[in-house]
Amino acid sequence: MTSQELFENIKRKGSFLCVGLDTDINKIPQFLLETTDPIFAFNKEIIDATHKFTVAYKPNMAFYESMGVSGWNSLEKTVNYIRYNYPDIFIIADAKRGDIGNTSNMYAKAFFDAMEFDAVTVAPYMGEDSVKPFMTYVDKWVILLALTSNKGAADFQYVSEDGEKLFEKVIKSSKAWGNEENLMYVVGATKAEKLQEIRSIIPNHFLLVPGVGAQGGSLKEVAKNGLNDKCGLLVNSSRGIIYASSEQDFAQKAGEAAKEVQQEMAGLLKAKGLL
Ligand SMILES: O=c1ccn([C@@H]2O[C@H](COP(=O)(O)O)[C@@H](O)[C@H]2O)c(=O)[nH]1
Repeated sequence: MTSQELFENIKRKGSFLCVGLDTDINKIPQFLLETTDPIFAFNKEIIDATHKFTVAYKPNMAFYESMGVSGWNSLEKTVNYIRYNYPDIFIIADAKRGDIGNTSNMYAKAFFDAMEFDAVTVAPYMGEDSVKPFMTYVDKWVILLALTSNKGAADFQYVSEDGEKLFEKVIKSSKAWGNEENLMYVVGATKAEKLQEIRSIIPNHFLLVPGVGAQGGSLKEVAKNGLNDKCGLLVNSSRGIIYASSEQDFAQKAGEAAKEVQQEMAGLLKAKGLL
């Protein structure tokens, strides 16, 4: 998917929401445990209830890998279900991969060939040759960790050398590795005050912004500091949407939670003149 196609979907749906499919067997409604594949059964209901309000889904690999082979099967079925039924939706593998070149090649194959993800999150720590293999695929995206939403982001990402913080160095160096059609960045919603500074370095790149909802980041602040003239944001919420209820009505409540976020987003897009 190109950035223009993503922007068209954002305008059509009045939404820059990414629903995080962080599906935890211990949190899904009990009655689903009687089905043959509870993780997929949950995801399918959530996807059917939220697809109108979202432009992206982001399964986090940890939740699937923790289940072993059955987790990978549920993940593959989920990705195929979205692809087949809602082909305009952008699918992100939140995997935070990156290794020496020939190993990154294999990670890229796993997410872009064996499974049909549109994007994969990658850690920048091992440098250019660990990231480049993910960029050899047409219409596929790397989403590089820049400034993460967690408290521990302060341990390294704010460390400063010659007046430049590590996350700034990561963005400034890596933007030359790709372009606005194959490279996005992760910036936590809990760090919304840094978005203006980040926009001064990368005005046009899309940003994946996790941390609203359960982590308490403000959508309004993210939009104020991060929206550009093609939106340029995918704001993720996982627990705040998929666990809106643990009862029979879980999918309906997830749909309502997604709709509430979408309506706020539509207002923010309108205020920016994008709708
Ligand atoms: O900086 C980061 C990078 C990734 N994440 C991931 O996003 C979701 C957030 O889930 P919520 O339930 O909405 O808090 C989750 O998969 C994280 O691993 C992040 O939070 N921060």
